[in-house]
Amino acid sequence: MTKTTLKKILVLHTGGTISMAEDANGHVHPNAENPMVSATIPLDNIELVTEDIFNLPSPHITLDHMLVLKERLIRAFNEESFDGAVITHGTDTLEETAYFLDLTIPRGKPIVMTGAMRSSNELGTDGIYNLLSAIRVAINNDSRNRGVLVVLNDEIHSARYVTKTHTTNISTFQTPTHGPLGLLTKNRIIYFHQDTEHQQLNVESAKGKVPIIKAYAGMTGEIFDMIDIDRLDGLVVEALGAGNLPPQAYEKLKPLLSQEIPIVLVSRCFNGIAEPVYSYEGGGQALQESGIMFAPEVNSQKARLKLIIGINAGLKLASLKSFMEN
Ligand SMILES: NC(=O)C[C@H](N)C(=O)O
Repeated sequence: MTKTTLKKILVLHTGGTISMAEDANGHVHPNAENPMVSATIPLDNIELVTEDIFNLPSPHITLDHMLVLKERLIRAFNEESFDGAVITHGTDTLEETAYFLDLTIPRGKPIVMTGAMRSSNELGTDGIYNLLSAIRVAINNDSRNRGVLVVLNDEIHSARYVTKTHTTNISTFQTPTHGPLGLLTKNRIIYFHQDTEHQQLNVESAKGKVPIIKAYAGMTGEIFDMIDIDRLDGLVVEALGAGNLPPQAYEKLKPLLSQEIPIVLVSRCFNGIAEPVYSYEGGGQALQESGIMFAPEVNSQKARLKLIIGINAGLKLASLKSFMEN
């Protein structure tokens, strides 16, 4: 008979729809008592330690909350011998917290994030099922060294690529271009892909003014004139296609580049990888040659977090560029 060892898992509740309930008017809001705390999890050989670290809708989550989560997880693994951690979180900004933790905590023990699209007392609520799935993934030995994982609706996604794609559907979390890392079946956890390693930086702060600006047809770039360059720490531009800008918008970025403000480019396309392809005016080749950094496989909200982490780690332009481009 094989002996199964007891796994000690830390469950951190942060709020979101998974912790909310619907009232008689159909309005969904947070509760004083988090219904997930009393949820029955039908799994053997686990010791669950549950903490209500926050009780916030995820649009209220800031980078300071992410830093608190990071510190709590590092302590849990280094000093309290936890074998893994599960975080419940609102879905609106779940991908950002997941990526922040992925970039700041060294890989090793599983960290799994989950949430719900239907609150705790709604018909067809997905909260407890997703929590159970996340715990199953966290206790699975194959989940080690994969970075932060996002588990909802029987799918396992990597923090770097996953994104919320639908306002209400329970299959909202998708990984464009690559597809999920793995799946949960009734009895198994199956991984199909291995996410590639990337550099982690254990920052103590996450400060900085880094807006995101989206490109569009006919963009003249006047928006860049409205930015107070002296207060700006960096900029993320959601460019067109493979990574191109209308010529007038590109012109307006030149003064920022000459002041050594880091500018990071991502594509506004849902699928694919941003790279310098075109040599016409405003094309990706010219943008890269002028010093704009390409963040090839992340969306703008994740590129922004990565840039803030790089800046707070004290990276100067050349090392910031290699951090952002890998
Ligand atoms: N499904 C959800 O959790 C959405 C909610 N607005 C939140 O992110 O807190």
